[in-house]
Amino acid sequence: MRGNVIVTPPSTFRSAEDFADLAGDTVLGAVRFSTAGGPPRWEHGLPVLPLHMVRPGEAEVVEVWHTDGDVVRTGEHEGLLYAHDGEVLFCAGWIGPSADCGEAARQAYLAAFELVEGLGYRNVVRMWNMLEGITDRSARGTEVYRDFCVGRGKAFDERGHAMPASTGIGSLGGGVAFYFLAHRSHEAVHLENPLQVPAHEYPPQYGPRPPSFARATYVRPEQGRGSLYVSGTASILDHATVAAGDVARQVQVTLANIAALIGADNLARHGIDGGYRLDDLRAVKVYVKRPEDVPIVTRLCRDEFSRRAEVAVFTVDVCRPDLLVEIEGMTP
Ligand SMILES: C=C(O[C@@H]1C=C(C(=O)O)C=C[C@H]1O)C(=O)O
Repeated sequence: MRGNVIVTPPSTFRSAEDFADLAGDTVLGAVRFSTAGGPPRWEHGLPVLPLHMVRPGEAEVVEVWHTDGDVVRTGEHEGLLYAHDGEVLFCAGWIGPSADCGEAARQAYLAAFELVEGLGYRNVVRMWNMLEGITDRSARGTEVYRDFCVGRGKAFDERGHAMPASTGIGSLGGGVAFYFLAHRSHEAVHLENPLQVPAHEYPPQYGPRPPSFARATYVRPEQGRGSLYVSGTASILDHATVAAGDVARQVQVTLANIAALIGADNLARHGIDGGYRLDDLRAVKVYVKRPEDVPIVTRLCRDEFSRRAEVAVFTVDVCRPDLLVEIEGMTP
C-alpha cells in the first residue's frame, strides 16, 4: 500500500466529452450534474452517478474523481457501484423516489457501511446527498429532509461510524442519490466550526433527528500535508439561519463561516498544523436557491476564491426553506 496517495480534487469540472478521454487514467469515478438523475451506472468501466441538478439550457458539469494510485478495482454491492485503488474508495448509490425516504436512506447507508467495512475502507471522509424536493412535505406528512436525517442517523447509530463532512442539498428530480469517499489507512479528522453548533446537536425545532455530519474532514496522510473537505456551509450561526431573505448577506456569513472553519485557530483546536484561507479552496460548488440570485452570488464568490479555483454553480433548493445559498470546497 502506498503511503502518499491522497484524493486530489476533481481535476476539473469537465464537459461530458472530456470524461470519455480520461478513461484509462487513474479515474475512480464521476458525478454527472445533468438534466436527469437516476441510479449509478458504468461508463468506461467506472461508476458514474447522474444527478438532476442542471436546468435545460445550462451546461452539464462532470466532476471527475481521480487519485495517483494505479490499479483501480471496481464492484457492486446492493446497488452501490464503487471503485477503489488500495487507499481511496469512491462509491455512488441511489435511493430513488420512495414513500419513506428515511427507511430507504437507512438501508442504503447500512449497505454503504457494510461495504466500507468489508473492503477495509473504514475511514469515510466525505459524503454528498442530493434530495429531490428536499424541503417538500413527505409522504409521511413530515419533510423529506427530516425523514432522510432520521434514517441516516439510525444507520450511523447502528454501525457506529464517525460522522464525516457532508452535503445535503436539493436536486431537481430523481429521488435521493448519494456518493462518498473513504480511505483505507489515512486517518480522518472530523472538524466542527466555532461559530456553529455541531449539526448533530441542533435543537429539535429543525427535526426529530439532527443531521449526521461534521463541518469538515481533514485526511491525514502518513507524511506531508493532507486534504481538507469542507461540508456544504450556509448562513447559520449557532443553529439559527442568519439574514433570511438577504442573499448577499447570506453569502458573506457563509464565507465567514468557512474562513473560521479552515483557519489556523480552528485547525489547531483539532490538532492540525497550519491553516487555510478561502483562496486556498478548490473545486468549489455553490448552490443557489433562486435563479435570479445566481449573478450576484457568483460575483461575490469570484471575489473571494482564487482565480485558479473552479467554481460550479447549481440552482437547487437548500435544506432549510430560509437558506438561499450554500457553499462547499476542498483543499488540493
Ligand atoms: C447547511 C447545512 O446542512 C446541509 C446538510 C447536510 C447534510 O444533511 O448532510 C450537510 C451540509 C449541508 O449541505 C447546515 O446544517 O449547516
